[in-house]
This record gives sequence, C-alpha cells and structure tokens, in this order.
Amino acid sequence: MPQPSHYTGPADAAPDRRVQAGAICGTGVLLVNLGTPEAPTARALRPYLAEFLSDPRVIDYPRWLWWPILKVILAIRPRRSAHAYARIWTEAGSPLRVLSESLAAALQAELGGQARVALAMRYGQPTVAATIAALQAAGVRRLLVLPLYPQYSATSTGSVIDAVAEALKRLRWPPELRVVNDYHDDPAHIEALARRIEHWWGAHGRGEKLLLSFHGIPERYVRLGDPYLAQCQATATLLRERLRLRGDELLLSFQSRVGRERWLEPYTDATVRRLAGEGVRRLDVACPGFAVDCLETLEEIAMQNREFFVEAGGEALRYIPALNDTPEQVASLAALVRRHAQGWPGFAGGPS
Ligand SMILES: C=CC1=C(C)c2cc3[nH]c(cc4nc(cc5[nH]c(cc1n2)c(C)c5CCC(=O)O)C(CCC(=O)O)=C4C)c(C)c3C=C
Ligand SMILES: [Fe+2]
Ligand SMILES: [Fe+2]
Repeated sequence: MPQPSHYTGPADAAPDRRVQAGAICGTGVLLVNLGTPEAPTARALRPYLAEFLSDPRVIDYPRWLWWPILKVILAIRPRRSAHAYARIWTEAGSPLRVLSESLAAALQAELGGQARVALAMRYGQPTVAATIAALQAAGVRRLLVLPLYPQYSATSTGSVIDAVAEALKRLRWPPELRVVNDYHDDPAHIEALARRIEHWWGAHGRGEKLLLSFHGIPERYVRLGDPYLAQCQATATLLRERLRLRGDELLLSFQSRVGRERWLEPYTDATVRRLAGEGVRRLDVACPGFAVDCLETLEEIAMQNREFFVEAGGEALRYIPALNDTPEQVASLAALVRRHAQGWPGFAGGPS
C-alpha cells in the first residue's frame, strides 16, 4: 500500500493510514508539569529540591556562588517543605501528580485516536526523556509539547523546552517537534476559567473581592526580558472583562516567594492582610497560573493565606479550585492541541 508522500519512516513506526482506521497514531502530545516529591518526607524532598533548585533557569546565579547557598538550603528546607506537603497529601499521593494524571487521561479520552497523550514531570518522575522515548517506541513521529503553564516564564516553560531539547539531542531520529509556548490569552482557556469561577460563585455565593494569585518569579527576570508579568496581567484583564468586574473588584498578586531577592509584587500574603485590614470580610482567591491544584494552591493559599487573612481580621478566604480535570479544561486543551497540530495527519489541514 502506498505511504503518504511525507512519510519516510520504517514500516513499524505507525504509518499514517492507521489514523484513518481510528487507531492511536504517530502523533504524540507530551503534557509536562513541574513535578512533585515521591513522599511528604524530608528524605524524599531533598533530591526533588536539589534537582529543581540546581536548574539554572530557576536560579541563574553563577554556580560557584549558588552551590554553597544551595547546600545550606538543602539542609533546612526539605524538612519545612515536607511538613507543608504532609498537610495536603492524599491516599493516592501528591495532588499535583494525581490531578495531572487524571487530566492526561481525560485529554486522551477526548482526543481518542488522533494522538497519544503522555505526562512527564520536569523534575522527578517520570522524566521528560523517558516519556519521549516511550512515545517514540509506541510509534510517535510528531510530537506536540504542552507545558501545563498558561503563562510563559523562562523558569517554567523555558526549562521544559530545555529538557525536551536535551532529550531529543540523544535521539538518532527525533520526532518532528512543536511546542505550545503559552496559552495565557487563549479564548477557550479564559472561558473555562470564567465558568469555573461563576460556577463556584453559583454554589457558594460571591465574596467582596476576587484575588488572582499567580506564582511569583524574581522581578529581575522580568527586567531581563521574561514576558511572565505581562502575560499574567493579560490573563487577569481578560478575566476581568469576561466576568464584568469593576477595577477594584479584581486584584492581582504573586505568591510563593523564595529567598531574599525582590520578586514580583504585590505579594499575596501582604495583599490578603491588607485587604482584611481594610475591612474586606469575604475574599475569593483563584490561581489561574496553575493548571491543577498543588502545594502552592492547597497549602499556601487555602491554608496559610487563609490563616493570615483571618488573623488580620477577615472572616473567610475562600479558595476557588483550579481547572484540574474538569470538562472545561479538557475541552480547552483539546482545542489548543488541535490548533497546534494543524496540518498533521488526522488534524485539520492534514491528510485525513
Ligand atoms: C526558587 C525559585 C522558584 C521559582 C523561580 C519558581 C517558579 C515557578 N514555579 C511554578 C510552579 C510551581 N512551583 C511549585 C513549588 C515550588 N516552587 C519553588 C521555587 C520556585 N518556583 C519551590 C522550592 C517549590 C517546592 C515547594 C517548596 O519547597 O516550597 C509547585 C508545586 C509542586 C507540588 O509538588 O505541588 C508548582 C506547580 C511556576 C509556574 C513558576 C514560574 C512561573
Ligand atoms: Fe515554584
Ligand atoms: Fe510555596
């Protein structure tokens, strides 16, 4: 049987006619999330934090300056972080892992035979390299990388691109590659976020203000050209317009600061304290930078910052969960995949 004209691979690498038959095909979607420790213990936190904090995309100090500081951090932080993880750990494991896996399974069900979906973690297991190798062994010749970060930052998405490039370097015949850099202003994504918030308001009533808390990064990175701040602001503006909120009803802040450098401001903890001090009683907080719930939302926002808010005189800080594996998130990511895969077999513009 003749192969499609662009096909040049060996016979066992999933020829495109299998797409027509509705079988899993030579297109792969690699979802990548940050990663999470294997257990909520200092022992499991140490290698996780060591890998994460050794990444020059995350901390860009010269290595000779950073190694001694990292050594001190790795003597202290694992125990503190383990304590925080223990507060959110579930029977099934770390929420970030459980929810990312569930999202990947739901996206696979939605895409059916159009693409094979796999999940990798930037730090820890399963690695980006091993997951790409497994996809390739399953016949994937075209790979769409979808980091689970709506806003681009060199510290998150940029680092995923590094890991993918490193993995492809080791392959004799790498797959054709496409990368979703960000989806911070994707209309379907904004709609999914807005519906999530409206649905939550429908069930719990509306607070006096809505705070959008994004993960912070050092402010210096933005000065050096990282588009992260502008993309967070754009997401917030689009959500404000879609939810028809007044300027003072929606606020933006940045959480999870690490170290002594100045990070993006205003800080979330200072903002919730300030709002409580100004008389806000019921504050709703959403974290649109996180595709799925994790330590930073479930512990830092829904526990720590709730305590800060109440200590400062507020009544209730109500955390609105992330999109997780909801049909809205699955539909918006599937649409994103279909748009980015255009021209590939089985997708619009490609051989059907
Ligand atoms: C020290 C620098 C850090 C930068 C820069 C940073 C950027 C960044 N992180 C996320 C998403 C997540 N971070 C998570 C945890 C986490 N983040 C840092 C540090 C930086 N992050 C640390 C040390 C940790 C581990 C926990 C701790 O010890 O405090 C998580 C949650 C992981 C989980 O297991 O649940 C996510 C998700 C983004 C999107 C980002 C830049 C935009
Ligand atoms: Fe982080
Ligand atoms: Fe944190």
